[in-house]
Amino acid sequence: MRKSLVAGNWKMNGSLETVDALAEGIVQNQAEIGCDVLVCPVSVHLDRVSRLIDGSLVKLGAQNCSDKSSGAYTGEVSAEMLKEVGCSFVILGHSERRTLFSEGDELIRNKLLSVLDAGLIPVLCVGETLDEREQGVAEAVVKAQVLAALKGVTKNLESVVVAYEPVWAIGTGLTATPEQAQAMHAFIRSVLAEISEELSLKVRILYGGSVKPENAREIFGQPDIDGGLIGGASLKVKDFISICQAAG
Ligand SMILES: O=C[C@H](O)COP(=O)(O)O
Repeated sequence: MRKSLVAGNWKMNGSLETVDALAEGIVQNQAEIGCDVLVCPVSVHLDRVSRLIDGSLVKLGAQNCSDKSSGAYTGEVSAEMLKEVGCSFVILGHSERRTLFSEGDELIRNKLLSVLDAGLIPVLCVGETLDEREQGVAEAVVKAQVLAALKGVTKNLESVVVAYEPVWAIGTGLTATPEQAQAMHAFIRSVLAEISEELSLKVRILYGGSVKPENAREIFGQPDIDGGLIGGASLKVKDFISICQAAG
């Protein structure tokens, strides 16, 4: 049985003041959350949020990490460093990293290996653009992204979380219908089954893209959707808690 997970990707938002209020608000309402919950602030806020959520049920994740372990890599942060400040998850391959920062499949795979080596859990983001969906190649694109990242990976593979985020639904207000999302999630599970049947049953697959309190319950009600990766709506305590309740 897979336990639902709701992850808040705070992206490059917030100040020390608003991040404190957000973290404290989520912790104060944790009794109402019936699923695993994760918050992912910017790296400069990680240590602070780690202290604020210490002792609570809320887990900490980073939005990115280096594929390198240490050395002359100005501006980079390693998986071990993230672990040291309390992270247990790392988002990898988000479409904003793929498109705005030119991250390709090979780099994402190397990052994934570093994250797994450090004993952290990668949240591997995959998803097609609107153009790719309209051309009928959405499944092929998503399959290639999943297999490129997981190819040859054996260590801690079952801990990996996959987040399906159709690029056209991110921050746009457009959401995949529950049926569209379910179909892609079932497809991703079939791709995982090509690696191992057992793996496909264990891996949690989250949906991301304009999830809100109003649509969360129907999306999370689909059999292959194990929770969500939430952007905009994770920045408001009330909305985020309500989305977590929908998953629990
Ligand atoms: O990582 C989160 C996703 O990009 C979804 O963002 P959104 O909920 O603002 O559409």
